[in-house]
Amino acid sequence: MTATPSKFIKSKDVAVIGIPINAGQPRQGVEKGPAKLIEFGLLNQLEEMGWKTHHTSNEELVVKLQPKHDPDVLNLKQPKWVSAVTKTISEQVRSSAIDGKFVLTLGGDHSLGLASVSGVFAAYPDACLIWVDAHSDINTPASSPSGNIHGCPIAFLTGIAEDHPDFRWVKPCLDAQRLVYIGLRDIDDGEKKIIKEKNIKAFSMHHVDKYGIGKVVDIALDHVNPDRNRPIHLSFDVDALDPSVAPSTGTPVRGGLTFREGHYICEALAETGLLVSADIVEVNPDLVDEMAAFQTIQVGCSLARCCLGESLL
Ligand SMILES: NC(=[NH2+])NCCC[C@H](N)C(=O)O
Ligand SMILES: [Mn+2]
Ligand SMILES: [Mn+2]
Repeated sequence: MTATPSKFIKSKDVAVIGIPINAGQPRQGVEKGPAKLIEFGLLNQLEEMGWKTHHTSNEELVVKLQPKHDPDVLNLKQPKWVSAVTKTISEQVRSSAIDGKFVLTLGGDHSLGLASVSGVFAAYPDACLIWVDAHSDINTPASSPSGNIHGCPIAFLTGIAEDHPDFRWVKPCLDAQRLVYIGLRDIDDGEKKIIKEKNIKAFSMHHVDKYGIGKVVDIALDHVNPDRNRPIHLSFDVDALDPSVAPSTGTPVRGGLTFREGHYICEALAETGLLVSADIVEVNPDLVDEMAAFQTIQVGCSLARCCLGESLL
């Protein structure tokens, strides 16, 4: 039996919250990610590690919350649907976290970071955020070249985004100095400007090559969590991994993290005893082919297990 990954988590109870949303980006299929991870056996795997699982699929909820009419507002696509889903589920995340459960959210596109991060920070205001991704997802409504909200959650969570009528519920809960990126390699010009201006700590793949993943995680933690006393939320976009490792994802970018580098991040964060929650997002089982989908789902499950303490001695 493995240890609990966090001194903030009293018992080995994990809330597994599916967020089957695709409205933050244009490709169908990503809404099937959570169900596929569960179908593959994720809950049983966690139970075998000694965790009591509390699963919410949210499948009916997400469908029910789709508005009849959802036109672009200030450049953003499907803002009402994304807003309604993330606002509602943010409350589920908050109450599970306050309950002392580890919160594992499964995606779904990365707009769901609005739900997970705002929910976790409502429960743990002094938390920090480790965002593992090929992308920085910090576009504002004005800077976004695509209008896809999965490229924007960090801008809302840090309060950098321009006022947007559908996202006024998102409190600027995240201090830019409590955020660190790992795995970046495809950043829009507007995002680069924001990252520079706000002095946000970012480790691109260049830094992973230069220092090695062990050192990168150490320096990242020294920055956001110098005294190793803050709760940690990990948001893991599977496109941070190389497409040869996680091919079934909507915005793959060459030159990503290896299988071990990705798992090392999860293991090292679990090892701190400070990890309270994690997202595994952007698993799209409809992309490429069946083998690719199987491989990506398998990786998603093993990343989740590592967050919950698998491979800690
Ligand atoms: N979560 C993701 N995969 N995000 C990709 C974002 C791509 C691009 N930067 C955009 O804003 O449209
Ligand atoms: Mn992302
Ligand atoms: Mn990404």
